[in-house]
Amino acid sequence: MPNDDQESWVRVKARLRTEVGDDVFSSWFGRMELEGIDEGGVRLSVPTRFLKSWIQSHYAEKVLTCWQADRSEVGRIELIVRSAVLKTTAQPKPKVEPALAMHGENRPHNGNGMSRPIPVGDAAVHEALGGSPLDARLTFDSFVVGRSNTLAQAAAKQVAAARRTDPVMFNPLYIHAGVGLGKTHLLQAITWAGNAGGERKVLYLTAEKFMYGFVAALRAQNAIAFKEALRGIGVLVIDDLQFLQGKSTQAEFCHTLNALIDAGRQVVIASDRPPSELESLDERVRSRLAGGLVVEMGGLGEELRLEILKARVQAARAHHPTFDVPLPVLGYIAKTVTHNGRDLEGALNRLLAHSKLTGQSVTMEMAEREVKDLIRPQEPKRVKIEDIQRIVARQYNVSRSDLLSSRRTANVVRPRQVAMYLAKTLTLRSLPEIGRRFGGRDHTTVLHAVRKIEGLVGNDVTLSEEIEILKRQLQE
Ligand SMILES: Nc1ncnc2c1ncn2[C@@H]1O[C@H](COP(=O)(O)OP(=O)(O)OP(=O)(O)O)[C@@H](O)[C@H]1O
Repeated sequence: MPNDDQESWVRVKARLRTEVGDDVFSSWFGRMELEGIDEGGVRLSVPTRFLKSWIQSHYAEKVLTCWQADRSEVGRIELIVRSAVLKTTAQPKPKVEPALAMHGENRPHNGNGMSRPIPVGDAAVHEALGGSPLDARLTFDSFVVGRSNTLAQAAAKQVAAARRTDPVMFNPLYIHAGVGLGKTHLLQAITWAGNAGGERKVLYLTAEKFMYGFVAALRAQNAIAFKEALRGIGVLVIDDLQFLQGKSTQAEFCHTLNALIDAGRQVVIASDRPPSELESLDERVRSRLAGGLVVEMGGLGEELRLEILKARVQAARAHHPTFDVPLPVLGYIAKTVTHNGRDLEGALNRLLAHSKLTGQSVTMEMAEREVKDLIRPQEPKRVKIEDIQRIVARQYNVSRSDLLSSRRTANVVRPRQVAMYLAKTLTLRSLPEIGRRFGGRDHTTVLHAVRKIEGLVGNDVTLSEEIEILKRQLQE
């Protein structure tokens, strides 16, 4: 894709973020990608149908005007759902299905992963409880374990293997990680394995499906049946919790969570952030979520990326026996395509497509050409408010609880203001959220602190150096 287009996209996203605010932006537009621009039309993609219809009905005009502000010739926006399987940009979609299937066995896509029908009559409720579609490739067998995900995988396996009579060891199991680092893979693996065991009904729902299901059930005036049926399941697996929106849905989620946990049923949740950072959720829900086992999966290191690539080539050969990727090429991809598992998959899909379409063997030269645009600069590290508090406290020799306390002595006030300032400048958190995370302070207090430090750094060399050092520590 031309650089100009990418640059426009960066500006359009920034404009959208300013217009709708950080929270709305990250909920609805965070996973939107530019697919291409031609003849006055812009093609954008999102990962799910739900996102597509939500954006179309709520933000179509806004997206268009943001584009037009950057490029007046843009006359229309086309929004598509991108395929999770074959995500090649600017490539004709080759007929090489199934792309990179990871298993020789050809398990069908099962719409709900459950063997028995749900005993609820209403179609909306039934659909709501039908679970989100499962990808037959996302199993424990195909999940490669490395340093960053050992604990999450072990916990997931334990949950999947537990029998109905076993005591629930950690509830909920809450897995968080950045985009494309294997959360969905692990959650679907639990669902496949748990349902194969047959003892407990495992229901996998995206948060979007939960919202959609609940709203649909409400419309069908069958919310009670929905709740009852949902509470009747053994393991509830909810993916992408950060997308849970709306007060009534959250209240329902909270009830469901409490009901399931209190009844000794297992709940498994994945999100792109820890419970404490799910700002739109009620404090009680967040603490309930944090009360189980919270596991973070880190980035995929180079070694793990190489192992994933090897496993995928191996799996692809079940369907495409002549497909081979020399080890140095795999090493090159593992080294350069660092972003996430989805990009690794994309890289191999391109090589597969290319070699199938042209009949050529995969070479380093082909790989360099095909994966060029997947080599992205490393994203800056995501800074957490807890880390800011910890590092500032250490720097100024006070305790973290001092920073959160109501003490107003000078040795605590300045570090607290610095920490709030850093929270505002290094994270996307809103002023009220920062206030809440600093001992329940009002957003005007945070604003005052931010302005105070902003005013001082221009004149106070020592303070500005201290802040630079803190920033470096937090971002390295
Ligand atoms: N440890 C792993 N072993 C094998 N494949 C992996 C692993 N981690 C990630 N992947 C692959 O990377 C791709 C992206 O993973 P997945 O969809 O699970 O990410 P995610 O964390 O749910 O992302 P998102 O935040 O966008 O929902 C998938 O194809 C998945 O199979």
